[in-house]
Amino acid sequence: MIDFDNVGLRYGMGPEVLRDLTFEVPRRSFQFLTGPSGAGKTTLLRLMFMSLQPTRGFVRVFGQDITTIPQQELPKLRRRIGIVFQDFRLLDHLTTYENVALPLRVRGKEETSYRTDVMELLKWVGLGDRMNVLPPILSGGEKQRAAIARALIDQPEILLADEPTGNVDAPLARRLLRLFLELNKLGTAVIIATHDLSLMDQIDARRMILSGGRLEIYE
Ligand SMILES: Nc1ncnc2c1ncn2[C@@H]1O[C@H](COP(=O)(O)OP(=O)(O)OP(=O)(O)O)[C@@H](O)[C@H]1O
Repeated sequence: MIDFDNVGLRYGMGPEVLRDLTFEVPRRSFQFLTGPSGAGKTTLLRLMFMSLQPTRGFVRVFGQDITTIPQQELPKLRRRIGIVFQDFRLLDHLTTYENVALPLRVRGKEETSYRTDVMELLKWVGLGDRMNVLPPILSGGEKQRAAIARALIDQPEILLADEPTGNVDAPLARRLLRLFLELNKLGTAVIIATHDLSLMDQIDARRMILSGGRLEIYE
């Protein structure tokens, strides 16, 4: 699903942030990506989302070398990936409901076919009474949950989530973890970048640990 082959990444003339990364994210797998602040977790997710190119080595997503994918084909491939950014990236002029429904609208689906699903997912993440407000008046934790709902609503083949429980309390974090596990059961490969040890300790999942630019994987 995602393959890294001897990948190195540096920003500009800076030092190598990622070094000699060789690993695979198997189809339908579930893994945590962790490591100290500044270790390169966000950088690694950006490579997987094809918004950064490796400085050396090969990254293949859906079997395609990302350096050779024509620019105009990227949006179509990215639509197969759900992503939760650390800064959420909600559209401020759309309501919470409209933000979450956006991936379905972009796909050309009729609102009648998804309205109930969007509302149910919003209720599940505790935003049932925030559906019709604009993101600027949501709290950090509410924005985060809206961003998660948007990433999940279309059942992507891959979910990339950058600190998805960073702004919520422990019970809500557990609830969100359950949602990621449900999505994984439906067939999505899930990669969650997190510092949260108590979150990781709740399930026996693969751990990818970045440190000093290198990656170790514990199955
Ligand atoms: N656009 C950029 N230009 C230059 N350096 C960058 C850029 N983005 C990240 N870096 C550097 O790359 C390194 C890895 O950053 P990254 O954000 O990937 O780490 P992280 O593990 O996600 O950190 P955190 O846990 O704090 O979010 C850091 O040293 C950071 O300063």
